[in-house]
Amino acid sequence: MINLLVTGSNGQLGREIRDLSSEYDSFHFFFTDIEELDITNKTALQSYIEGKDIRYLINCAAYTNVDQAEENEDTAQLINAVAVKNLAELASNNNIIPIHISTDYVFSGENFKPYTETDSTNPQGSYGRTKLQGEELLKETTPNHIIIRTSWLYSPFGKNFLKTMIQLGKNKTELEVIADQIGTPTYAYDLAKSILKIISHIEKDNNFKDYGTYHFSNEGVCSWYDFAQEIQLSAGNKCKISAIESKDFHCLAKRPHYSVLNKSKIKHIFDLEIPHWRTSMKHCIHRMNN
Ligand SMILES: NC(=O)C1=CN([C@@H]2O[C@H](COP(=O)(O)OP(=O)(O)OC[C@H]3O[C@@H](n4cnc5c(N)ncnc54)[C@H](OP(=O)(O)O)[C@@H]3O)[C@@H](O)[C@H]2O)C=CC1
Ligand SMILES: Cc1cn([C@H]2C[C@H](O)[C@@H](COP(=O)(O)OP(=O)(O)O[C@H]3O[C@@H](C)C(=O)[C@@H](O)[C@H]3O)O2)c(=O)[nH]c1=O
Repeated sequence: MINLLVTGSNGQLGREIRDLSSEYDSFHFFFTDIEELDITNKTALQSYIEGKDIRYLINCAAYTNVDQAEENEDTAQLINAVAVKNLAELASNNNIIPIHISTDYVFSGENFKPYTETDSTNPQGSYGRTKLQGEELLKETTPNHIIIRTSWLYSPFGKNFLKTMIQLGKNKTELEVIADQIGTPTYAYDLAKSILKIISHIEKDNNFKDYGTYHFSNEGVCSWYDFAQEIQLSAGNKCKISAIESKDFHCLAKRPHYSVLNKSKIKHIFDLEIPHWRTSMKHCIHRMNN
């Protein structure tokens, strides 16, 4: 049996891993969220794992409110960076492989082609800055790690753009949505499946050496405006979507204009097949309706 600790498991990604866990007979999961295990508490982390022989730690815990992070950078930094250092030390001292999730918002958005793992980072806001610090602390603390940067995550759980759009679309006749931010939506279910496949791959390969940073999203490219339109269509809402520019939408945090991720590395190393974002979006809405 391989023991896995999942932190932040009441969030979008954690809930999807929970739902898939019964399909993995050889994995034993310890699902935790802040009430059971606060990742900012170093002592609690060490005592939680005592006697559990944890082999992998999937960190789904994060401070994910992008706008609020502008006003609460200290809290965002504590959860997205300082606590990641705690997890990295825990992993390093206990022979645990950490699988940590990061974001497309570590990039400036000035690229004109999909970002690779080696492209320079330059976050535009507090959330991206603290997530980048977390990546750096993990890298310098434990070499045997996997960092997966993903983008525009949604699921039937928690708070996300897809659920916001379905809700607003039911009650409004028109919505204005930004068309000059380009990226790729990621269905948390597809990411969760891939994470579990990556762990299975590492377990099978006695000589696994490909630790490091990877990019994952669904296939395809769109703007928030395109995504919103497809969501309304698939959800059967009649709401009209109008395209606006970022400068005309009031919010606290600056977001990248372009944050498409190049997924060649993760697909090649772990032999992953990734669905197109439209296919996955329909799967998610279907699940929500049933
Ligand atoms: N959401 C997105 O669009 C994207 C997310 N990501 C990254 O993917 C990962 C998963 O995101 P997602 O599932 O959306 O996140 P969510 O915000 O849905 O879930 C995060 C979970 O972590 C919990 N948490 C917060 N602080 C702590 C703590 N100190 N100790 C333990 N748990 C804590 C939260 O609890 P509570 O709700 O009580 O705060 C919540 O249950 C994160 O690393 C995120 O940065 C990357 C790209 C896009
Ligand atoms: C609700 C709404 C949002 N928008 C815009 C604002 C923003 O630029 C974009 C997305 O808004 P949201 O606030 O839902 O998403 P945001 O918080 O920017 O989502 C980000 O979350 C973090 C955690 C990540 O890591 C990123 O990958 C990304 O998914 O849509 C509109 O244009 N019209 C609207 O009615």
